[in-house]
Amino acid sequence: MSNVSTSVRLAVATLGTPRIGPRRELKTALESFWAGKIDETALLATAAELRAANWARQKARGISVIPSNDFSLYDHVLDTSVMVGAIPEIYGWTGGSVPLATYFAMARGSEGEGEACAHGHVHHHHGVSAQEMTKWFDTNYHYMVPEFKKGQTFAVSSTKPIDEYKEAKALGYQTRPVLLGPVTFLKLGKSKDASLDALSLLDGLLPVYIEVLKRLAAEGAEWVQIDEPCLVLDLDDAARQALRHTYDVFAKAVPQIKIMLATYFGDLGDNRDTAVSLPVAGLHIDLVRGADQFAVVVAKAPKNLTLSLGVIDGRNIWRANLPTLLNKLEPVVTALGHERVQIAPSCSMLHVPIDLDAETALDTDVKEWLAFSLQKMDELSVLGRALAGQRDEVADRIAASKTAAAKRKESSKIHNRAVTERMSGITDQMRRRHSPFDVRAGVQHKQFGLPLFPTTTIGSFPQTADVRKARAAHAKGTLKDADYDQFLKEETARAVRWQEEIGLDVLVHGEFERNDMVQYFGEQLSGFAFTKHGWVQSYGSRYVRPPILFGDVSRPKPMTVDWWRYAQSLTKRPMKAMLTGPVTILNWSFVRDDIPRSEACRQIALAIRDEVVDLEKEGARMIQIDEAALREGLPLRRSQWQHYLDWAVEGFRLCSSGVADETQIHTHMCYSEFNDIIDAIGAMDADVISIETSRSKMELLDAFKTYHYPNEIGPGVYDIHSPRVPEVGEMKHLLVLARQRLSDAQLWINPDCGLKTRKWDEVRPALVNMVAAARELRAQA
Ligand SMILES: Nc1nc2c(c(=O)[nH]1)N[C@@H](CNc1ccc(C(=O)N[C@@H](CCC(=O)N[C@@H](CCC(=O)N[C@@H](CCC(=O)O)C(=O)O)C(=O)O)C(=O)O)cc1)CN2
Ligand code: MET
Ligand SMILES: [Zn+2]
Repeated sequence: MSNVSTSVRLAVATLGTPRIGPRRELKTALESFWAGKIDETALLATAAELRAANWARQKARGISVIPSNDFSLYDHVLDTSVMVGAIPEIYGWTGGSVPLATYFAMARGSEGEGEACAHGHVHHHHGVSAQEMTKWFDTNYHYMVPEFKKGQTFAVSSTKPIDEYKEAKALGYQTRPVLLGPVTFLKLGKSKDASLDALSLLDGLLPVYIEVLKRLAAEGAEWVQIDEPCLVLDLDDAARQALRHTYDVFAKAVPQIKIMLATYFGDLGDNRDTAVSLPVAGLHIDLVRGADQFAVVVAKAPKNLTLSLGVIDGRNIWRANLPTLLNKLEPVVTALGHERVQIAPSCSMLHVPIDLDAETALDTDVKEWLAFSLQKMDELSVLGRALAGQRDEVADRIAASKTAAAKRKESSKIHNRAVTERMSGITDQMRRRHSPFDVRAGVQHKQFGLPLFPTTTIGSFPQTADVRKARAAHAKGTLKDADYDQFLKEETARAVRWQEEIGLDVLVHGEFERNDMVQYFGEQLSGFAFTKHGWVQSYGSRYVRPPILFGDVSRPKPMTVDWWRYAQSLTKRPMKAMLTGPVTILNWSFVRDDIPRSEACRQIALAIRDEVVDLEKEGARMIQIDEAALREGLPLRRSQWQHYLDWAVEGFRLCSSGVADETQIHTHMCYSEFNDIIDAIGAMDADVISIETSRSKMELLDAFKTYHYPNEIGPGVYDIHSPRVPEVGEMKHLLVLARQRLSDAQLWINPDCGLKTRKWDEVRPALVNMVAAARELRAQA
């Protein structure tokens, strides 16, 4: 074999890379642009530099199939809406190429100006609101939801895919442009008109794609990657028919383009026969989440279909075990032939941090077990070379990978006897509050003496530039512990005083000491590692550094008790303690792949339970345990829901049931569509749940009404994602809608979510108005 090694090549692809830049250059440029500090030319120049650097890094690391159009200034779904001209009228676009101002108005809304009226309420001339945002499949990435209307027409309105293809070509790269597939695009969209079936728009949309594909071909593109991740979802026949129709049409209209149809985030399952029979040149399958489909897809694939094998995990940060992969891949590559195989990550690497080498403070053992996007490119390239007959030349890399896997398996850093013992000592009683809700509610109401419609907030107040600067200085060592502590205390005290002044009933401390609701806990729990530069895009210019869960979890000492005690000492009103729940910590971290998620969740639940019990001991009578990601972590396939919900609800109950009836447990969830999981929400048995409902005009409460949900609820009365300040009347109107669905005794009044991403100038008038709305409502009740 060794003498053929120079002639045989195996294609190695990335499917997509992180856009944000190794030092968050894109965030800096975007936020400077929005603040008016740099102009459009400077923003676009930074974007072009980031793309060029991305292409260069891939080439240098041996990637042969390099994507273009995987970059986005904000979001690739928004880019697609703009490409096809699906731009709602409110954005004032009248055709032609879409200006950047319109693009960002769709992404972020455009602000109106506020003024106070005679009653002290703040009124705003309405700007336009942003498009709705929701999570991308089961990731922590969020996209702008396309909006369609009846009679929606489409036209090529942006040449971004063509421009970026040409840009790469000018730099010497023959790229494979990436497009979001038309069927997935339509399925992700929504319409105000509930009777509109998005797929009915397909025939109007396909000509736009055909034009883009033709222009790409004219510029010299040979392959185009079209992403149809909807192929891993539960699809009906109409959707499968739409896929067949789409790719039949493309095959006829642009036979000169080879399409690599990319599926990811799971197994094709019952869509497999559809997928393998589409008239495309290549099919990409996820062999991490859908490892079991390997043999059957290979067996079913027609002879002329190129298979892109997604074997390197694009969603997690573990280093691959290369010899194991090679043993699995070699016979298949031999059987199919080298020309018919490409090696790739399971999905775009958008979901992992960029460069492990930038992490100089990581535990060296743990670091050896990890691979970020650049290290994954190295792995892909080693696999490609080994499979092309050059195994000898990469023997040392393969051996190192095997050694790292073996060391990780045996490491004493992963296993903790005490945790194993506690896990086996969990009893049913530990997952149940002492008394049923009505008994608890009676005790709690007597104790708190709150008015009807109590007002509160979700936890965080603005993370201002000052707060982040102080934290950065503290991390650098230029701000001493005591000074940082003093600074945070002042911020907290000011927030508490202000909440009292404007008349909120239940206060929060503001979460100023936290960098992020998940990372903050990850940093304090054993079993987690955390990064300095491991940023991953969550939406637009907002990024997260997911903690890395590598070992058994325990809580060395209380995490939030000091802050709660301090905040409560400043006021006589109830101060909610604020924690992040086990399911959310799990879903927003990079998690171990050596134990089931359910087990990791239980470990975290025990650690949070300890914190809850400590807070109660200290005197906290209201404890909020956020489970923002519980609904979001729902598996993509309905058949897997119940199993997930069982352990997720168990995790919540386990962490929240160690307290007396007097202690009121709150929880919070955002972006939550509850109809399908209302039983699980009920089973969590939180005394109070706050949810995001403002944009749905309280329709999300229908589920609670139908279910006769007995516990208390704070439906969000204003959208915190927008800078717009809601008026008293708007919130009162939403509350009228809420009262049609819930009893007055159940209702709390709060915003949709935490206020950390807002400015104080937006938060102050909004909460003043919210309290006014509550008072007016009480006067009428
Ligand atoms: N993990 C997670 N997932 C979530 C959410 C969430 O809150 N957390 N919310 C939902 C929406 N997603 C969101 C994701 C991120 C942010 C967010 O605000 N991110 C911040 C970063 C938060 C953070 O980690 N901040 C750090 C680091 C701040 C920083 O950039 N510091 C500068 C220096 C600061 C300065 O000098 O100005 C630096 O390190 O260079 C801190 O406060 O300590 C951002 O991108 O701006 C908001 C919502 C869904 N998923
Ligand atoms: C994404 S949910 C956020 C909950 C958290 N307590 C906050 O107020 O920020
Ligand atoms: Zn929230």
